[in-house]
Amino acid sequence: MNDKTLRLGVNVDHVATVRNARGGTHPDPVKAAKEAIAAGADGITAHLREDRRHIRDADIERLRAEITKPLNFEMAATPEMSVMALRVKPHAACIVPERREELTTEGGLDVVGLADGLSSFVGRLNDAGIRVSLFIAADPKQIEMAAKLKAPVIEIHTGAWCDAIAEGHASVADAEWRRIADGVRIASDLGLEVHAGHGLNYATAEQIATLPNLRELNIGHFLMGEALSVGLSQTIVTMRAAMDRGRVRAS
Ligand SMILES: CC(=O)[C@@H](O)[C@H](O)COP(=O)(O)O
Ligand SMILES: NCC(=O)COP(=O)(O)O
Repeated sequence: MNDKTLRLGVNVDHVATVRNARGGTHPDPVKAAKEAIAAGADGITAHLREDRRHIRDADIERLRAEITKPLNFEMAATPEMSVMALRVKPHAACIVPERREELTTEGGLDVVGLADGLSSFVGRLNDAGIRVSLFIAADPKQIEMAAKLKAPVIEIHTGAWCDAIAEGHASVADAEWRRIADGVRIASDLGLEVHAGHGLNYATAEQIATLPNLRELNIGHFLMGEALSVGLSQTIVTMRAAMDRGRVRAS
């Protein structure tokens, strides 16, 4: 891999959503993670929510023990999740905002407003050798604060852009796209490694892959939905091809 490589992180949360609908052990997010890796995923992402609506503690333990590619552990900035991260020691921890009543992660983490508490939180994870990422909006003030907090990585929340496209709001989508493109550039100039994710599909992944300073996309819900039609392996191969087309357009 060269330093311009765009990695694909596959989020397996919603395999666990289907499993939990009936209880039991099927389908298994760890099995899905292994299949995704065999098909070309560069890493696996899993979000242990406070309410354990999808991924559970045992899934994180098994992912850490059984997968052969880096685990990106998504977590809220709570004492409970800090203990879990420091015990399991994933390759990376992505700090995300969480509200129990939300359907999904609705916005970026307010690292400006939460800076005081986040400083020591990020420091403890950094000291443990875990690569910390902050899941934030593409807002210059948030990006600058992420750099001040000494997080080596940010992940830009792409949900508002993807929603605007899906809902046919072209002018909102254009404005969100410009915000993301500017945010990736600003963050990269500050020395941050830049990732992006939330709500991405084949078309939006291809477009965002044209931003040369992006290093990783984390994609879950769309992939698992597509997998119902064509299977997970084929879905990963098609997503990888979409990202590669974007990279070619960029060069
Ligand atoms: C933080 C994030 O973007 C992902 O974790 C994704 O949201 C999948 O989990 P949820 O759908 O539960 O938010
Ligand atoms: N951090 C974003 C992620 O892991 C996947 O989000 P989604 O594709 O499930 O919306």
